[in-house]
Amino acid sequence: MSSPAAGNDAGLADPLLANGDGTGRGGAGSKDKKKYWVPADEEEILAAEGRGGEDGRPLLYRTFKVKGILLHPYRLINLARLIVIIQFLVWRMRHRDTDSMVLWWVTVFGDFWFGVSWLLNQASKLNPIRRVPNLALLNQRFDPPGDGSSSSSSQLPVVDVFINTVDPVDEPVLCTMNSVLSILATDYPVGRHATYFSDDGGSLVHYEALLEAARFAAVWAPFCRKHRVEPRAPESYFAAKAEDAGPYAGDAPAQFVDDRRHVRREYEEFKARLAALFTVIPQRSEAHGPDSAKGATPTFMADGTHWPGTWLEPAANHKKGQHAAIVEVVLNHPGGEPQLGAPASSENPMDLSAVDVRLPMLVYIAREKRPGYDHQKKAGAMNVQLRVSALLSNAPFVINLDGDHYINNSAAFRAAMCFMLDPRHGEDTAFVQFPQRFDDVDPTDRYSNHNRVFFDATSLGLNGIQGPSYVGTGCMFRRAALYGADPPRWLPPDGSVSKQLSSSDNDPCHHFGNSMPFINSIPLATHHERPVAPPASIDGELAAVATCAYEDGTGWGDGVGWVYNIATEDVVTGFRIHRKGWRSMYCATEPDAFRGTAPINLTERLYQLLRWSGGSLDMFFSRNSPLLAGRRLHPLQRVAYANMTAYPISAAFIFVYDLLPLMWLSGSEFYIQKPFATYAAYLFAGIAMMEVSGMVEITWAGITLLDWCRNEQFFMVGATGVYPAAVLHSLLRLVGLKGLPFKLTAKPQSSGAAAAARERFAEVYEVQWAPLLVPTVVVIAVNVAAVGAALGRAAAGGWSLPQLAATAGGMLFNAWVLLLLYPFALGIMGRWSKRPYLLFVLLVVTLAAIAAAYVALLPVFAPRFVSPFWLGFWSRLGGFISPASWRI
Ligand SMILES: O=c1ccn([C@@H]2O[C@H](COP(=O)(O)OP(=O)(O)O[C@H]3O[C@H](CO)[C@@H](O)[C@H](O)[C@H]3O)[C@@H](O)[C@H]2O)c(=O)[nH]1
Ligand SMILES: [Mn+2]
Repeated sequence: MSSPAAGNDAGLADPLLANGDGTGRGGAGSKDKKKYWVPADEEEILAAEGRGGEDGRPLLYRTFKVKGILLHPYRLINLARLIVIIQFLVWRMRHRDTDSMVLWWVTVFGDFWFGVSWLLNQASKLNPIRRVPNLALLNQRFDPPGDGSSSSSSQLPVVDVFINTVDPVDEPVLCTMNSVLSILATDYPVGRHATYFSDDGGSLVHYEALLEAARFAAVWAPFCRKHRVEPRAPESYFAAKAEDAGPYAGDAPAQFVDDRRHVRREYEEFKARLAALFTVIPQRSEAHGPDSAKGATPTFMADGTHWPGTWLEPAANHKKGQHAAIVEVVLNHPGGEPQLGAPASSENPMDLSAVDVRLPMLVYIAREKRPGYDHQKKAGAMNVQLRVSALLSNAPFVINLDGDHYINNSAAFRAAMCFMLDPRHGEDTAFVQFPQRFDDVDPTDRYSNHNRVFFDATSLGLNGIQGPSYVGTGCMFRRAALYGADPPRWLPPDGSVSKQLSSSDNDPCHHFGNSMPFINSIPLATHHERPVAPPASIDGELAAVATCAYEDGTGWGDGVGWVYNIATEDVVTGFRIHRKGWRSMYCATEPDAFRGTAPINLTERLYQLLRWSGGSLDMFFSRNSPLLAGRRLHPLQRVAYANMTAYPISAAFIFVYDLLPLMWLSGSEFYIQKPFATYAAYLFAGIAMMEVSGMVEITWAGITLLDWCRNEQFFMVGATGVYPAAVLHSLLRLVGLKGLPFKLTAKPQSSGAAAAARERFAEVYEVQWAPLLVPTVVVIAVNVAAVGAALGRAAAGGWSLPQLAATAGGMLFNAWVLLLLYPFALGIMGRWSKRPYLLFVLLVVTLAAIAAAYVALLPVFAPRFVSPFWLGFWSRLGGFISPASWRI
């Protein structure tokens, strides 16, 4: 039965619709979340049925939209808000009555910008679409069950997996190897995927760790296949609580407990060997002694030869930033035929006689590093992976993972394939993006690491337009799209992607560099059917395409591959692909397809945010600006990219607003806008409508109120420090100064059992002072001081009743700002934040002190009670507003 409808129920198998509950396992809430979504593709299915029968290509995913009962009110409330905003701005323009014309203009401009940025943000969310891959149908069509473990009958396309790392200590090698193991054991035909491990540190530790991982994988992968365990990253698998594990899914329940015990022991030994690398390698090298010619102790490989990468003791050509290219095949291509393992024996207690024990191909790459070259960080590394893999396996699809992300759901590759092979938009789909999910985030997600609003609402909105943006990890690409091809739907009727790639230019070297084997591989990259068959004798070529000079004067980093010269290579690379008219698809699975680590320390998180916001702004002000894209970019997609790249600009205004809580202190004496009651009513209505819309949004997105609040809070935290810094940086860059560095995000230094032994989430409580924290501290101080001073003045009897009422209303704004900055305040309290009530005690004491000081100083600064202390102080200090306007 390959009729599309036949698989509707089977394929919709619960797993892939829900969002997850943050644990990565199907939570009780999953069912609930689904109830707001209804099928949106009945017509397509009927049409396909009409065409199809046995020969029709099956529809490999189903499409859902939000139920009318939520969608219509959602759109309506946003439309209403738009009308209110326009009315508000018109009203303000018509009522230019204020106590300060300068402030009036600043706030009119600010309100206008907030309106625009809200619109940019909202417009792309009005048609959320969820797509649910139909794995059953995919398997039926492309990977029918053979004789048990056989994968030779599979017609699933080949996939090249890229994984990146830099340093075995900063990015703990155990974590990276867990990612590698999760790939080696994933549920995809063994002969049909190959992994390319990029080591930007050129470190022997990584290479030998891979050898160890390959050795352990010989036990781990067959164990996973035999018992169908999940997840296939051993650290997470063994750390999972029994109640989180699903029912037993394998074929040999009787052997499971013994096998698991055996593999666990093997894993412990593997971990010990991994840890020992940090002592074995130095000891081995010491034993060989120094090299008289180089004056340093070389780092020796196990076979007694010099390691060509970086040495423990840096020497010329063997140090960070300066070493040769290394490409080593750690596990060779396994061939097409399954190979069953041995039955249980005294040496090998695990019976593998019915399990395919082959391992997929695994390749180690350390690209060449030379002083004087800009190596372009992660983007540069991935472009090298793209070329090396083209020579070895040249898969039509590529999936990329950060070293700290592992496959959490073995069906991930197949899920992505459902979108790539679907007859509807498959051919025009350039990439399938999975949400980023994280382990080890503190339970209340203080710094909004989970980014649920982005991943569960915004991304679904984009999914209803041209597709989600690329977020750097957990994304499957069509190789041809990375090479700069146009999507079939924009090709002339007689054109094909493959033809275009082979004939686009008379001089392919100009685009792709001058490796002929590589250039010859390009048109083949569109063939889905071709199995992996590594060509003979290309060793020299492998290293050649991994050199620095290879890209000189070519299109790499511009029209070809991942995009260069920007801190956020991800958004811009996805944008360049969308700009050509390709689509992308969003795929949220249950359990989560991939999981990774996130920075839970405030300062680290802010630096990450700085990289993202600074990179985004750089993109906005570059020739990759969404405003400059051609007509192939969907209009709403353009709006979405404008929002994604220009959002930090809002911060400039937010900063001003946050620093001017002072106006509330003057009671009836000072109004930015008169009549004040109408002004306040508009503001109130605007905020209220946004919150109502937000509540509808979290309902269809299936996220919690806390997720929503964290998102709002972290926007404010960013807006008071990071975003202004990003704006400043972008302005400097515009006048020719250097771009933002890619500062590696800190990784948790131990995981699993070791972490449990230490304090969990210890990094949350670490305070690392950095200039980036200062502006937000100032904003908090100003707001607290303003409230304190107002209280003092009220206590001293300086206000009439209506004035008091106005001030109290105004102080809601201060309270709002402080509430939004609450996670930040906790962050700078460090360990004290374990007792958040201390913060409130501190707040009350500070307010009382300021109030008292205000009362005491009042006669000095404002003898006639006409001007509040802070106002006078600021207007004198700042001097940017004419003192006369303050009516002193
Ligand atoms: O010179 C470099 C620098 C980084 N990386 C790798 O890049 C990845 C991401 O770096 P990380 O420090 O973990 O940054 P994050 O802030 O966690 O990364 C997020 O933001 C990046 C864009 O700023 C995206 O590329 C990532 O996919 C996304 O997870 C890691 O695997 C690194 O090993 C390299 O390979 N070479
Ligand atoms: Mn990371």
